[in-house]
Formats: sequence, C-alpha cells, structure tokens
Amino acid sequence: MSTPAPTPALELRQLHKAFGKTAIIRGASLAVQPGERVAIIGPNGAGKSTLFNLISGRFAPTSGEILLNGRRIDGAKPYAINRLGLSRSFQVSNLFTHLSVFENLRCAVLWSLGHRYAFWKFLADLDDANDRADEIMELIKLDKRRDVLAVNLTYAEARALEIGITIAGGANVVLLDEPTAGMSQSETRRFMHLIRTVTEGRTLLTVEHDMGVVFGLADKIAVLVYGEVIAFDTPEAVRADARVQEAYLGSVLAQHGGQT
Ligand SMILES: Nc1ncnc2c1ncn2[C@@H]1O[C@H](COP(=O)(O)OP(=O)(O)OP(=O)(O)O)[C@@H](O)[C@H]1O
Repeated sequence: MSTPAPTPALELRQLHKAFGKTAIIRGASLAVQPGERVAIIGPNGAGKSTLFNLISGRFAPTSGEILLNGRRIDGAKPYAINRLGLSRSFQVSNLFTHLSVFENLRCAVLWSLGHRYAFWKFLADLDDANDRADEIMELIKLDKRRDVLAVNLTYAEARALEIGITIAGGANVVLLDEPTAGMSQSETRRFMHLIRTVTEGRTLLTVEHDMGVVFGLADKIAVLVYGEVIAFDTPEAVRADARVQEAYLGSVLAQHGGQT
C-alpha cells in the first residue's frame, strides 16, 4: 500500500484574478510541500505581487481555491490568514521606527498572542513574550543591537528586523517579497544565509528578481508568465526547461551574462 501524499503547506488551485475586464492571474496552480523554499520568478507584470496579495488575503480571487495546510483561505481577511499560520513580510516603513529592536519584536510577539485587548493577560504573558523576542533577536543576529531604535538601523538590519517580525507569531508559511532588494552583494550573501536560518523548518515563498538569490536559496522555482505557472520544479530542471528559456529565463540569463 502506498503512503498517502502529505498535505501541501500551501496550494493554489486554478486561481484567477481579474481587475475589471483585465485578467491578471489566469488559472495559476501550485502545491508547495511543508518545509520547501520556493521562489516565484517571472517577467515584470506577470502577476507575482498580485499572487502574493491573493495568498495573504489582501485581494480576494475572482475564482479558484487557496489552501493553507489543507484549509481553504481564499477570500479570508489577512489577519485571519495570519492567525492560521501564514505571515507575509512587511515593508521596512511598517516598523515602529521609534521603538527599539527588542520592543518591535516584543510588540509583534504580543500581537500574535492576541493580547492587545486584555491587559491582565498581557502582563501574565509579558515574560514569555520577552523570552521569545530575545530568541528571535538572536536568530536574526540583532542581539547586539537590542536597544537601538529601528530608525537608526542600517537598511539590511531593518530588513532583518522585518523578517523577525514576520516570524514572531510562529507562522509555518512565510511569504517574503523581494527580501534582498536594495542590498549590496555582500549584504545579499549574508542575508541569504540569514533567511535560510530563520526559515529552517518552515515553508518559504519568495518573490525575487535577483537570480543569484533565486538559484542559491530555492529548493523549487515557480515561473509565472502572464498569470500562469508555466513551470514548477527544481532550479536545475527550471533552468533546462525549453519553455522557460523561451518565455523568460533566456533573456534574464543573457542580461546576467549567463551567470546565475
Ligand atoms: N489593484 C490593481 N488594479 C488594477 N490592476 C492591477 C492592480 N494590481 C496590479 N495590477 C496590474 O496587474 C499586472 C500584474 O502586476 P503585478 O504587480 O502583480 O506584477 P509583478 O509580476 O509583481 O510585476 P513586477 O515584477 O514588475 O513587480 C500589472 O499590469 C498591474 O498593472
């Protein structure tokens, strides 16, 4: 008897999204297994951000299904999806700039515990939240910057804090939108290592334009072209896929002098 296939951590089934009469996502399907790191790539305007907005609940799909750990979430509100274990990176500008690194993390932990309304529970959980904030701070390597206000962090540090906040609630599916955008090459290399550490044991979905990051980080790559997933496979298989070469990757590799 064969063992049943595991429930995907995240599954898209024939997802469609139109803005007015313009179809942007056109039957996208994808099944991401628990613990996989997946990069979504594709030409400008292919619908990558729209897909993230659908998964995280910012937009409701026109049709199709989204399942998180086997449970339908399409059309659910972002906070409800977050409570079910999916977290999306916030932009740096969403940090509390005049709180310290530690305070930002503690706020995120407390928010995820759902104690923003009950003050007595808030106090009881403060110790736990402090411990958890300390743990995350070590994980994102900002423990030496504990009391620095977010406004005074370097760009890369702020992005690390953003990722810390993203995982503060213990989400098992993490969406990162261009995590290394705006970083130097050496910062990018360090940051890839940090993303690996922080997402260990979690499922990661990332939109990324930097092919070095894509091929260095992802277990699998999903290629989105005109709102459809035209390939979903290992980096080696995607690189060798003739349709991908033709639709997208050929031109990207040419721009990068064939380097990935
Ligand atoms: N809220 C919206 N209303 C109308 N059109 C939208 C909306 N959001 C996105 N679009 C359109 O959907 C298309 C896909 O945009 P999207 O940002 O998802 O692509 P992308 O693959 O993330 O592109 P890029 O790589 O350039 O960031 C674009 O033509 C965009 O103008």
